[in-house]
Amino acid sequence: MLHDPEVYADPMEFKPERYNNDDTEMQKINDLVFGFGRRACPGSHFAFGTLYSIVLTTLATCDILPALDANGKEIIPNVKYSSGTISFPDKFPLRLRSRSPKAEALLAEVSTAPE
Ligand code: HEM
Repeated sequence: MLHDPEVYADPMEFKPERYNNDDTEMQKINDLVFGFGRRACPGSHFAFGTLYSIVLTTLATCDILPALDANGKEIIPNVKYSSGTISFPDKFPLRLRSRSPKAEALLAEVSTAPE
């Protein structure tokens, strides 16, 4: 349904700005992607909250950079998407670099299991 241009404009384009100022686009995602009616996904709030935390933690603490080849040159990925019920980008290499010593300490803290 999210690939139907009548429901969702330019469905195959990566356009994060579509959510900038328009709550209706976000509402559409919530209404469609988790199903609706009696069988709607009961895990939607858990899934949404978890993804939100993961994405925000990553963006707040890390720079996401292209991987380097053997000569130290950046490998710019040629992004391709799989087709099917769930579509996602093909695997590509990347580098995550913490933004500061403080961010690095924070990441070490959250990635260490409590004793
Ligand atoms: C991004 C993550 C998720 C997506 C996109 C998603 C999407 C969906 C969709 C489309 C359905 C079918 C709704 C329908 O039949 O109309 C569904 C059902 C269901 N989901 Fe999820 N889901 C996600 C995560 C989760 C999580 C984390 C849980 C549990 C913790 C969960 C538990 C369920 C259950 C139990 C059903 C069956 C509901 C029923 O048939 O009564 N889902 N989900």
